Amino acid sequence: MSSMTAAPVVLCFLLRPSGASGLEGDPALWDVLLGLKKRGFGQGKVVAIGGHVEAGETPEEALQREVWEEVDVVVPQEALAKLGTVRFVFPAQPSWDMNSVVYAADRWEGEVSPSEEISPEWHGLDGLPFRRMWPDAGHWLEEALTRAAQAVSGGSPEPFDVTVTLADDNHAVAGVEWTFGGPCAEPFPAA
Ligand SMILES: Nc1[nH]c(=O)nc2c1ncn2[C@H]1C[C@H](O)[C@@H](COP(=O)(O)OP(=O)(O)OP(=O)(O)O)O1
Repeated sequence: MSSMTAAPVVLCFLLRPSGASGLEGDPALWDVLLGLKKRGFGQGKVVAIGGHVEAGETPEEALQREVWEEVDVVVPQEALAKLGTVRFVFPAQPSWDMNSVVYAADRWEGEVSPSEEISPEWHGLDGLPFRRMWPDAGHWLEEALTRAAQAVSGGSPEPFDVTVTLADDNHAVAGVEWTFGGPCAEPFPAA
């Protein structure tokens, strides 16, 4: 179950060609930008780029601000492909619940560089750093990135909605539930 009070969040997967050869749409053709979180929530873990949607922002505006604050590049709105939603549910700490809208893009302006919050890292989609991530990433990230690779290759992957329920230690995974092909609705009210 996702909570009505979950904080709205956006996640952005920036993809660049990996230099590998293969068929179009093959995830091995892409690297994704992740980041080592240097402070705050999730400190010390490798995470997706993104963060909270602030009052009065659209998800796309929040994404542009967060990507700029965290890794110093500007993603044009027209480059964004909306992929689906990830709901993080912390039954032992409901104030941490977050509903994320997930986007991908393969174009941006500027050079990726570190900030006080994030040390950026590129990883091949066939070599993701799961041991350094939230344990739940092993349950949803690969699927989401396969769809990200399809979207930036000109495909139209079915939207996904995954609910990740954390265990009572707020770290291990208690459950993961997927649905596909829904309307990719905003998981939170419009600004
Ligand atoms: N279980 C989980 N697994 C995961 O992979 N990412 C998670 C997660 N639970 C939360 N996140 C991500 C979603 C979101 O991008 C991020 C929230 O981090 P922050 O609170 O640092 O957000 P902000 O970047 O908005 O921070 P501030 O700018 O300090 O408000 O953590």
